Amino acid sequence: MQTANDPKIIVALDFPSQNPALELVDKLDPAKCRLKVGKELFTRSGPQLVEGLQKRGFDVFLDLKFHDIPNTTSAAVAAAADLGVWMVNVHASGGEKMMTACRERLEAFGTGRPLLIAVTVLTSMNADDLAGIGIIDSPETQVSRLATLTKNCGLDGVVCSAQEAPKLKAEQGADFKLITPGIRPLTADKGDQQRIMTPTDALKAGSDYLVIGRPITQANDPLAALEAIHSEVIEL
Ligand SMILES: O=c1ccn([C@@H]2O[C@H](COP(=O)(O)O)[C@@H](O)[C@H]2O)c(=O)[nH]1
Repeated sequence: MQTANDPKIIVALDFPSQNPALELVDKLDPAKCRLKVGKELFTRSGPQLVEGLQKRGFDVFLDLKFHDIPNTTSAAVAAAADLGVWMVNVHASGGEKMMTACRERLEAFGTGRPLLIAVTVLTSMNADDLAGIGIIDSPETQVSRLATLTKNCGLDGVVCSAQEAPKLKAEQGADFKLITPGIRPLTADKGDQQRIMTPTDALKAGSDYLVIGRPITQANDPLAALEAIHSEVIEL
């Protein structure tokens, strides 16, 4: 399922409908980036759009962050596997039984199965936000705890911020994949993201894949914004 050259940039297609999404996608090169379809676009345009992106040669990360009981969530990741996506995710806070059920369900798909990863602590959250939901640990500690649980359940990696990447690589090993949103080139708006890092620093910190949305999709020239990031990180 991985393309040979393993592009590190995943463009988050956070568009309200498929037309503006495809307008951008049709200018992109699958050798330089992968694509992420999230809740808004999938709710509007669904599996057909995902199939259309894959027909254009792109690997698709289906970012629906499933969080439900084991039976429901494992059926949902199997549906994602049927769709042929490259990567799918669940929330690690769904717990051990839920993540294990998802991993076991995907085993039936053999080597062609999607990568299964788990969201730790959303990159929009800081320590105060965690305190607001009753977690008194720092984001870094909570991310480490959920990453250990995720690895013990046999998943392929986690969504975290690049700020936690050095600690997670040391704790979980090089093969455990770190997918990092909250990527912001120096001149980009932070928006609602709290735990951010530049593309270059994120890769140096140990991120395996950079999820980048608004710094590309909301740029005056999205293609130029992507090219600038791509040429920055291709050197590493
Ligand atoms: O912790 C998380 C998990 C997922 N995301 C998603 O990544 C992109 C980031 O978009 P930007 O516009 O670059 O902020 C977006 O689709 C989120 O749903 C995340 O940001 N943090």
